[in-house]
Amino acid sequence: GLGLTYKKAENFGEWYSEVVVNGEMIEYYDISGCYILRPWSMAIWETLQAFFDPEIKKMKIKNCYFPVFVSSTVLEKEKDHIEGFAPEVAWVTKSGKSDLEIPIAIRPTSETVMYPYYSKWIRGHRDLPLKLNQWCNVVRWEFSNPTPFIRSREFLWQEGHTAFATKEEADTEVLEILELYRRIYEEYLAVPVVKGKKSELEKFAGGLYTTSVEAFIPNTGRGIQGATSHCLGQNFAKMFEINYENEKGERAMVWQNSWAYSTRTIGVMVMVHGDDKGLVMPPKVSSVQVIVIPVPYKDADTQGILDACSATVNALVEAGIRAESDARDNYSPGWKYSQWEMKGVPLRIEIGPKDLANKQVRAVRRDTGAKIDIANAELVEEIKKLLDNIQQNLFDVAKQKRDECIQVIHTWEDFIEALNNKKMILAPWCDEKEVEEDVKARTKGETGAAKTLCSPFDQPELPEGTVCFASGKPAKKWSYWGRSY
Ligand SMILES: O=C1CCCN[C@@H]1CCCn1cnc2ccccc2c1=O
Repeated sequence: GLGLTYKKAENFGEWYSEVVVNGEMIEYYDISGCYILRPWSMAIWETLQAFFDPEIKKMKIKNCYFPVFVSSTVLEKEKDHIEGFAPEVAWVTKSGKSDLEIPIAIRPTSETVMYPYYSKWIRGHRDLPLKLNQWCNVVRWEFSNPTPFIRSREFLWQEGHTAFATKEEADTEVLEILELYRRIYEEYLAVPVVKGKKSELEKFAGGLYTTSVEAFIPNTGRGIQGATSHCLGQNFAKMFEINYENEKGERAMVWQNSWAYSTRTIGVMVMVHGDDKGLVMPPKVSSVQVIVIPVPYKDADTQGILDACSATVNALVEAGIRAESDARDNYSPGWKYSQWEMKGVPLRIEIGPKDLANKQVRAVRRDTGAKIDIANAELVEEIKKLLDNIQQNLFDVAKQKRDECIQVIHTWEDFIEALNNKKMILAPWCDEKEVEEDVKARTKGETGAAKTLCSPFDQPELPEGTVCFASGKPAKKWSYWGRSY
């Protein structure tokens, strides 16, 4: 029958796998680490794309499409940084029965695919800035525990790759894109995130610096990187000889950025808002915002009830609300309530004989379970208000829960205690790489080592003389630490 067998607070991993399947977002596939995205989750991806794509177009970024295959010569060009990732690269070695002379890699990311052509296309200062993005899939043959949306061997993302004449232009764009990522999480997925800078150890090794939006999953006490926006400096320009004649006639290298968000966004939303009845969808990203269900009573005017349902759906759809009716005659209303609660539809409208007689409908909120009677005359206005209220409430509740997980500490003992209490730890740090490596080593355990999540742009006061929680050296900055995905 319906209903989840696992509880979110008791078996989070099993609960999550069950809820994405029962909510009809995911179908498991016969290749480990690969998942089928069903319409219920694909619609979310499309809604986020419908927000992000016009926004980057306003920034004069153009979409393109590069091949999924990378030649090994080009892929291995990034010697230093690729070595860390090499085990994750998937290779095509045969076509039919015959071996390929040179194996071909499937893109795990597209720097090495795109940048030889950036070198070819960028000759003079008039060719700058070059700003391209592509919506595509990437493949990373990871071995650590695969999780739908969160860690899969193939995923969908957008990857932006831009080149500028000056560092200032690059720095500015890094933060403009990061703000779009914050909006994706906070305004669409109703998930609070922290904007910050990655440490030298956690940043993209091929770049100059990495900024990110960091989310937190209270149930597991783990941070999760929501999206990244890197400034690559001139590292890739040097590697791929992306230089040009500047306005003074000198040879100059370009300054580059790269930035991405992926289908991981959907998994974070499920983890944060889902409950023991199933998915809880923020109205802005739910393909069905209101489900209208007829509640006939014996043979009391069933046709009248069905007509009222259609009229209700039509009025809402005309007002731009994504409403549908569930008039299936082979399921009881109760069964339908459970099914649509499992899919996380924000609002349910019930119409029974009493509602018909009183010219009203009964709305039920998925987030709080509250029941609200609405006169037909006020229907559209009240439903719009309810949907806005649900969107805001989901964010407020998630932010309150996340804030309760934040713990400020100053000593190693307090750090360990907070870590064991599944906290998102804010600590003064000397910002030395070896110290972060040492913290990782000292906290290694079956539930994973602690690492820096980011150093928030919004820095609390750091009084003179404050020392690093891990090394005792003078603290240089506040940083969030925790276990992470
Ligand atoms: O984040 C982004 C934003 C979008 C463009 N790429 C950058 C950096 C990707 C880092 N990365 C991540 N996994 C990899 C896996 C295999 C080979 C290379 C890589 C690799 O370079």
